[in-house]
Amino acid sequence: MTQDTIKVIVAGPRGRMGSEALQLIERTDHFELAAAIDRKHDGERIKDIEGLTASDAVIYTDAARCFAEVQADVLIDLTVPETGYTHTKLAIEHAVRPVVGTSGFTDEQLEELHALSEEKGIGAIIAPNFAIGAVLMMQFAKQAAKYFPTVEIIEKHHDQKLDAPSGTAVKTAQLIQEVREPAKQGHPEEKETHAGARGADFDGMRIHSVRLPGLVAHQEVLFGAPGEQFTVKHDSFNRASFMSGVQLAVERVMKMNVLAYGLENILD
Ligand SMILES: NC(=O)C1=CN([C@@H]2O[C@H](COP(=O)(O)OP(=O)(O)OC[C@H]3O[C@@H](n4cnc5c(N)ncnc54)[C@H](O)[C@@H]3O)[C@@H](O)[C@H]2O)C=CC1
Ligand SMILES: O=C(O)C1=N[C@H](C(=O)O)C[C@H](O)C1
Repeated sequence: MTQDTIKVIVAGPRGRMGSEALQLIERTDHFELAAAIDRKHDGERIKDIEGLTASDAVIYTDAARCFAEVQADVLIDLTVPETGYTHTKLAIEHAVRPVVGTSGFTDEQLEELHALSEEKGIGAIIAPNFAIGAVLMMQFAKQAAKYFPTVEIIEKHHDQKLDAPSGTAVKTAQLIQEVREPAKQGHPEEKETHAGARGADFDGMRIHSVRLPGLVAHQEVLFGAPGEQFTVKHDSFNRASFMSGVQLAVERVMKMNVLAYGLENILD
């Protein structure tokens, strides 16, 4: 049986993730690039930009105009937090289903987008991490936290990343929060002699963000108890690692009518 073609708009096509998403669309028979949203190159075609794919799709710098003029099923947004939020809202308002990888949305923004998608009956997926292994790492961390409530999260990324902590680290802490009572960790009287030494405080858990050239996306969740340590760890060595999750999200969002936050919500 042949699958219906899914027409996709990509926001951020020249980025590290956006260019990988263009390749995913090019090699997937039932995906078609409908348009792209970029900061530059208004009116040019994707195939005219060096290093991108051979698609004829037109680039828009005005997202509202893109959604008004282009007939599309799905938006893949891989940009920066404020822009990604605006694009997601616009997409839902135009009945285009967003698949969002952009990290750094606030809790208020997530709540607002959830309410909007519910009101319009338009499915959406916001996934802090599209790598299947990272989703498993987060789920195992949640499971472990039931038995090991003393937790430190260490996330490591390339030094071009804008947001800290990473979306994945925040989502991990939120999942752990579902099974762990808030509790301050470390010595009750500990003092930082250098600000930030103990990392970000999330319900008393600590999140540490490392930024170094050469890294892609890595996270360890360390659980400590007297006499033992349990660690859950995931590494993305390249951005192809995220693409099976992006493909799955584009396919699944077509059958959804409300926003899901986290890829775990659509995995079987
Ligand atoms: N959910 C996931 O699995 C993953 C999420 N990410 C997230 O995806 C986002 C993009 O990451 P990268 O590709 O590494 O960043 P990048 O910096 O390589 O790409 C971002 C792109 O957004 C574009 N952009 C910025 N403002 C724009 C605007 N107003 N309109 C249109 N395009 C605009 C930039 O020109 C750039 O090409 C980040 O938020 C990152 O945290 C990254 C990797 C995996
Ligand atoms: O910016 C990145 O690179 C990544 N961002 C996402 C995050 O903030 O968690 C996902 C992955 O870690 C790569």
